[in-house]
Amino acid sequence: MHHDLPAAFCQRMQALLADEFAAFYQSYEEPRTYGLRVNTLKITPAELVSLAPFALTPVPWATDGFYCLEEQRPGKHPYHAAGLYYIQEPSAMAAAPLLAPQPGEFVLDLAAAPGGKATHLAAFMQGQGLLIANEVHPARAKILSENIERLGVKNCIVTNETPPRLAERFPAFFDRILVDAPCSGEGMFRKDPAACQEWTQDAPRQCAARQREILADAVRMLKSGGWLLYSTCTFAPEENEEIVDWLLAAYPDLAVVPLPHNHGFASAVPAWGGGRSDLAGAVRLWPHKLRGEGHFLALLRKQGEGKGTGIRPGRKEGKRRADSRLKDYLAFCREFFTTVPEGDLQLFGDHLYLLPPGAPPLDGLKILRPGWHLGWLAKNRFEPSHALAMAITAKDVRYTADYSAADDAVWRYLRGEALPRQGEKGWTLVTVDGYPLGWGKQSADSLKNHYPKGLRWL
Ligand SMILES: C[S@@+](CC[C@H](N)C(=O)[O-])C[C@H]1O[C@@H](n2cnc3c(N)ncnc32)[C@H](O)[C@@H]1O
Repeated sequence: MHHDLPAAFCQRMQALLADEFAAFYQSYEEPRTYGLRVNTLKITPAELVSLAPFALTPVPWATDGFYCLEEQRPGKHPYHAAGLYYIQEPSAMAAAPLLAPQPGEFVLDLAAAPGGKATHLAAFMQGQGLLIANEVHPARAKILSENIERLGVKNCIVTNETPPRLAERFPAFFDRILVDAPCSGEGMFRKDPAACQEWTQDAPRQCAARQREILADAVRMLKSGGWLLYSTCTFAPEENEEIVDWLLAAYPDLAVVPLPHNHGFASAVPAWGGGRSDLAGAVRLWPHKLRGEGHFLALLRKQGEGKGTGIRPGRKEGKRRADSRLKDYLAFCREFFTTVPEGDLQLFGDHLYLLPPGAPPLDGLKILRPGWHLGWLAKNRFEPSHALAMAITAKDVRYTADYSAADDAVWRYLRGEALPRQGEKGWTLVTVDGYPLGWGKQSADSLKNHYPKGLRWL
């Protein structure tokens, strides 16, 4: 047996895969696959390919996905700080295109941290509609929120809640829900040796129990006519075919939507989940059949004519009261913006947000961001947030300081240094090859650094 893989895992996979096991096992001798996904909210794939100094090869199942070389360190490049792409395992890039959320819809990612798939869903939504990205673990929710911010997602509410508490608040509310479930992570063994060590023979059964609980809440939140995508990065049938079999038995109004078998996607195996033939509509991405670490994906649809019984859009009073406090923000816009962000402004304490249209009342829920964070009202002035810089373009502001990625000034900016520079006084958008990195504030002969302290490169 391969020296790193758990023996019980190999025995089970051998029993399941029979003749195919040798190829599966051999795949563990290969290096892991590594990829980045272009953030189409900011740049097109073609533009990134011509701009970035990385070797990029297309991922067949994601028009915005590319294989790249870890040693070229794309995660340590200023374009990463600019949110032009997200480092993502290639098979994980299959999820969002299969759920395919549309601009204007209400979409939930129930287990969203660190945000690879949520930011991909956001790209499909093109800034229109409502995305709720939820993560139950507080520290992971914070990372999720930072990634939502870096990628310039404006129409996303980031919550830190348990699925039951969300289900209570949002019955039959969402058009599409992604449940990228916590799983035994067998598809992570090549990527992350720790996943190998943490695995136990009981993990799949324990994970399956939790997956059923999470899915029960997800189904409650799905509109009739809505779509639910269930995914894992593990191979255990208990967490894959058996879960779908359980879903179909527990919720007769759910049906499998067959997924296409192109790009080397294999059919799920009905015999591994009780035998019903519609399980074959789910797909398995195997590391020995395509270039990816492995995934299971099942798309389900709730029958019905697509009418939500959910909470109607709209929220409580509060905007009018806030209006008189907005004068400093409006003055900031007049002075520094050419295009003023449009939408529903709302103050939470001193912090100003632009809420996604149709955003529901959120009182009582743990919220990391209720929408697009524009900034905060200090005494007699408005301070723009990093999230504001990350979701606008250079054209939207009067003053920009642009540097090329090769210029040392970019790296000094990202380390938090002030840059010697002359220009119009005030808030200045620092850009790398035209793409926003954050704020600076111009004084007589220097650009003061407003790159967030927590993000600075040490
Ligand atoms: C596979 S990861 C999600 C990865 C994410 N979708 C992405 O693409 O970046 C599963 C997440 O579920 C969270 N989780 C753990 N237990 C949970 C529970 N009971 N309910 C909801 N989420 C849970 C984990 O903290 C983890 O962040």
